[in-house]
Amino acid sequence: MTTIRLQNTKTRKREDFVPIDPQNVRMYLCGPTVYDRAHLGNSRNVLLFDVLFRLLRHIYGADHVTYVRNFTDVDDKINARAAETGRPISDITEETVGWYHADMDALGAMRPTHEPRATQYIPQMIAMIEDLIAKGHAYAAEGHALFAVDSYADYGALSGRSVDDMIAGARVEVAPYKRNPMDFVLWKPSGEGVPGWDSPWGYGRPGWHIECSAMAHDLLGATFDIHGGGNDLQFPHHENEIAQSSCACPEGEFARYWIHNEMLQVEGKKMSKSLGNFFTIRDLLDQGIPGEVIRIVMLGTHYGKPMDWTAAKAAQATKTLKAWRKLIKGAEEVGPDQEVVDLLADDLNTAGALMRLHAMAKEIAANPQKDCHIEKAVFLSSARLLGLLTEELGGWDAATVDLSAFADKLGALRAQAMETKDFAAVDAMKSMLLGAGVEVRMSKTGVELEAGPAFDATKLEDV
Ligand SMILES: Nc1ncnc2c1ncn2[C@@H]1O[C@H](COP(=O)(O)OP(=O)(O)OP(=O)(O)O)[C@@H](O)[C@H]1O
Ligand SMILES: [Zn+2]
Repeated sequence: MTTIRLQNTKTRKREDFVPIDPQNVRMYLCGPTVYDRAHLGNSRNVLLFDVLFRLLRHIYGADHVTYVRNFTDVDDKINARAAETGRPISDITEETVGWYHADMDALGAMRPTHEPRATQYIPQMIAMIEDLIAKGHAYAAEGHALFAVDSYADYGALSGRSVDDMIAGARVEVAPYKRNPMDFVLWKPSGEGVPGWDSPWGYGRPGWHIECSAMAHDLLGATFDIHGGGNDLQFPHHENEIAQSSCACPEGEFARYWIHNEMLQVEGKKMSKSLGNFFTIRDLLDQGIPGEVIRIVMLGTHYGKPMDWTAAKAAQATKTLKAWRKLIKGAEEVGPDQEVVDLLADDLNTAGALMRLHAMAKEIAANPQKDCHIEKAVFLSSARLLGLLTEELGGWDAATVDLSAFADKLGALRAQAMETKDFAAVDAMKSMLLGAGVEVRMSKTGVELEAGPAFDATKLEDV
């Protein structure tokens, strides 16, 4: 059996992955706060965990992996969006969950086993907070419940920082009801117009961190295998999750392996909603870029390295996938190439696995006279382990956009120009099409248009 090795943030070492229970490998990924469209950066760990999910299912069996990714549907950012727009909170969260599913489906990400919503786990959160208070790790003050950071000696171990360093680096909210400025909110009071639930500390709502601890505990138990998120969540979110869960369940270990992805950047800075330097997955899809192209670009850089999105990468990926899809016509799955499996098992080396796929494709293409039946089947199975060349993502290479109206129009303009000998309108339309990355072929028999690798539907002008 293949052994997976993972770079574990907790130990700062690359370790052999040994599941607690090979019959039920369990992992948790911090999901989105649902008030807006997901930006491209948000897809990075979704795609990484999707590949990990597929790899674990391949190694341990499809029914032996439990993957949980939550929706944070109670949060001050959601309340603010509702106040701005005058819309009910539930409309906003429902709509955003629908968008999220549509966008991640378009990238070929499998749905996790469970997608818990925070608002459905309020009783479990209240129970965990009560337990933390009973054990002396938390306290109630002025309608709040707070975690007492100095009650947990290992606080900061994940990021390897001292509490003093963390105070210096973080925007710690000083509040009169806190015993220590580092103490963080488990529960806070809700005023009018803000969602709330009755609790032993009054009418209120949970803090963000307790949500993940309560949902992970309920669905995965006191000890589970893998926990992930972006490295921007290491502190404070993951430190706080660890503190809460370890103190509430000292018999458990919470998560054994922690995986943190680096950021998708824009001009050297993290792409983020707060910085406003983002574009959404939907923006790219609406430009006519297929989800499969986005997926292969995102998997083209190891998750531990920062990366950029560029149009050149997308154009190259389009060419590659078109060629690969042609190559596998009629092929059926047999099982993946062991080298691809080994590369993915080596700390999810998706970039290396793609290189191997390129080499395999090259070899098949170099032997056009040979049938390559088995080679094609192995190639297809290997690509599918990365969620590529799947049926769900198929079909885009044939006709991403319907260019027939443009072809008809150009044909008509040309016929007219043949009579008038004025080709200005034909030239203008041709240069508009070329500018949008359309390949134009005009022959005696007609006009043929095809979206080229640099195709950009937004540059097409109406005719
Ligand atoms: N630029 C990015 N690259 C990779 N992952 C990211 C990026 N931005 C956010 N993430 C990850 O996406 C998930 C959801 O993050 P979140 O909703 O906080 O997005 P955000 O853009 O950082 O929002 P905000 O700026 O409002 O905090 C988290 O796992 C986070 O680590
Ligand atoms: Zn979380």
